[in-house]
Amino acid sequence: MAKSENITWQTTKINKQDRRKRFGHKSAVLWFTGLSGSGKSTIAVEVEKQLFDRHINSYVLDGDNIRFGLNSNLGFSAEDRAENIRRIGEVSKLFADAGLFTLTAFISPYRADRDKVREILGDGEFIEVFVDTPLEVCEKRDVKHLYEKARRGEIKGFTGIDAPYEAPEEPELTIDTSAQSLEASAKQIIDYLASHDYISLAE
Ligand SMILES: Nc1ncnc2c1ncn2[C@@H]1O[C@H](COP(=O)(O)OS(=O)(=O)O)[C@@H](OP(=O)(O)O)[C@H]1O
Ligand SMILES: Nc1ncnc2c1ncn2[C@@H]1O[C@H](COP(=O)(O)OP(=O)(O)O)[C@@H](O)[C@H]1O
Repeated sequence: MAKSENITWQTTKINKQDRRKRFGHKSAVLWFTGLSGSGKSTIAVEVEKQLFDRHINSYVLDGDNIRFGLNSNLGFSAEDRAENIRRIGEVSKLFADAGLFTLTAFISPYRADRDKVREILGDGEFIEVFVDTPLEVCEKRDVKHLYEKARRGEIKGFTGIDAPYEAPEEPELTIDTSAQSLEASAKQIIDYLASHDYISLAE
């Protein structure tokens, strides 16, 4: 609900369809969700590079990075995570309007928060990618030594340890990085975009 009163939506001369026509591809958000260390960022960064190389406009929004700036006032309570995801949903909607593919890499552990983003983006513009790497594997990787700290009780409310992760029920794509290579995951996503007419792979 908007807090401000007396505001009016300003229309522009160029719309999303105009931009898509100019760029030669559709726009949408690839919403990666999964545990810390599951592979969200690694895959998002690889797919962004492959799209860029094909002259497809795209941009990665990464949980850690966004928490340095736009969302630096948010922590990891359920309420703060909800606000984190809400803001990223709104930013992704703007980017979709701008004609880009946004690749978001946020744990986004609550189903209701993700479903709200699906709702605000609308039909076909929210592609949920469940990075379903088992907790044991993520914990073994422990890239940032955060699981170690969480197990020692030095971090409270760590997803998968003492805070919940609610798996998607009907994600558009599921990836298990303990069972498939980075190349296979990137190909799976690019093939999905091509087969659903978001992009064309023809040179
Ligand atoms: N308590 C707790 N729980 C989970 N994660 C934590 C926590 N504290 C810090 N971190 C680090 O923050 C990254 C997750 O931030 P997100 O913005 O993606 O989280 S969320 O979507 O709001 O749940 C996450 O990064 P990724 O490993 O990239 O997922 C962690 O590095
Ligand atoms: N098949 C794979 N796909 C993606 N990442 C992998 C794979 N195998 C190992 N990894 C490693 O797992 C880690 C995943 O970390 P990261 O991408 O930061 O996860 P997240 O963003 O979900 O926290 C990286 O160190 C990456 O090199």
